[in-house]
Amino acid sequence: MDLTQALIPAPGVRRRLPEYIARLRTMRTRLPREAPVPSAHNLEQTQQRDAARPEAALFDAPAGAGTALFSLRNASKTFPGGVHALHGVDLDIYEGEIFGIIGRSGAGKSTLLRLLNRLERPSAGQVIFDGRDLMTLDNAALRQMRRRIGMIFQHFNLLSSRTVAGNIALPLELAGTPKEKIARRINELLELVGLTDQRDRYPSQISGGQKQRVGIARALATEPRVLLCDEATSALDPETTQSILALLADINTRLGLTIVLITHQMQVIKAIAHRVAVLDGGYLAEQGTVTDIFTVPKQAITRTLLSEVIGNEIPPGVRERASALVASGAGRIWRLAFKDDGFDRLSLTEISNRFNVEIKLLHGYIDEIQGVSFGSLVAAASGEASALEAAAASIKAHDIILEEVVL
Ligand SMILES: Nc1ncnc2c1ncn2[C@@H]1O[C@H](COP(=O)(O)OP(=O)(O)OP(=O)(O)O)[C@@H](O)[C@H]1O
Repeated sequence: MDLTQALIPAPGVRRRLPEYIARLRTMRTRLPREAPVPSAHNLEQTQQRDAARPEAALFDAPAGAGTALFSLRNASKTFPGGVHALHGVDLDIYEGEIFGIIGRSGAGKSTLLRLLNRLERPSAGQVIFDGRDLMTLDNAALRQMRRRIGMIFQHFNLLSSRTVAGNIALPLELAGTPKEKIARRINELLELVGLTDQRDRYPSQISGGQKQRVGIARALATEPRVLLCDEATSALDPETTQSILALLADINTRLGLTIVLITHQMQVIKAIAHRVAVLDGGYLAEQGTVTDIFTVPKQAITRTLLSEVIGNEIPPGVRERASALVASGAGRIWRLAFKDDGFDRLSLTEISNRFNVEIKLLHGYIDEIQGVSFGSLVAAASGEASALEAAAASIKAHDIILEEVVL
């Protein structure tokens, strides 16, 4: 693998690399440094201001914002003994999307997932599935509802005494499905998950990845409307993780199946989720489309989780240089966040020349999620205060989020 491939794995970004490099080379422009010290306003103020201006909203509405399959309304869970696992969570999961729930250990992910299939009851608030409050269902309705919700687990939970085909057959047998239909369905499912040649093996005779494929086939046997994935790839090596995620993405596309996955790995979210909710200490820290959350994370917990997959944090050395620059009165520090072709349409050289400001790049990354480019650049900008304001406004007009960074 060459260095470019190692550093910039996304093919779309690699393709456009020469163009980006040419662009970066032309960004540094030299102009007089007579800028007065700017009044730094912090990130929160910027966010509040942008939130108050709907025209500033850069990114898309939730994918598939149509029918909500699940809705949590002010849902809380307190366990006996007083552990508050979830606090007033509000979220909607739409039909046909892959919805990720991420958080550190103890954040409340499993509890939230268990509320969705009513393995746990909320202490307060509502959990609504397909328009019905789960707390109002009697046992028969609950059984029927659970048949429409498939689930896969970190440790697969297969029956060791049954073959691959026998494990897949189990939910169908429990549902009283006729034998011929079970046989037909097993064949379809084995083909779907790529295990046709493993049908008579026992769980002890197959790999972890193959076990999870059996788990997926079993979960899909009763043709559910949604698949809940409980840390489904956490016990797998990176390569097998990729193949299971690819299978889940394929199932989502081909069958239109809604998928809800909980994970502590941002790579999993990056690989397949359309939208994501970030949990922190039982609170919903933030939620949004994956590209929005990756491009403009609003909460510290999200930035920490993201640092696992992208160089979002400004390195200490860069931070020091930027602080010195601001302290000397030489400029402001901007973070430019963009997605799609937002950056392609911007020429910082042109902005620098037009407004008589100097813009120096300090730090940044450009990456790609599911075919959508996104990135963030930190730059030092200097010039007259009014010129900087005008330059910032012009950059924002290119569908780029510009925030002043307070160091
Ligand atoms: N049955 C229970 N009784 C009491 N406390 C519980 C119970 N289940 C979970 N908790 C507590 O609720 C909080 C959230 O737990 P939960 O398992 O939902 O977190 P999580 O984000 O899934 O963590 P992990 O990634 O480690 O599985 C934790 O403090 C946990 O100890």
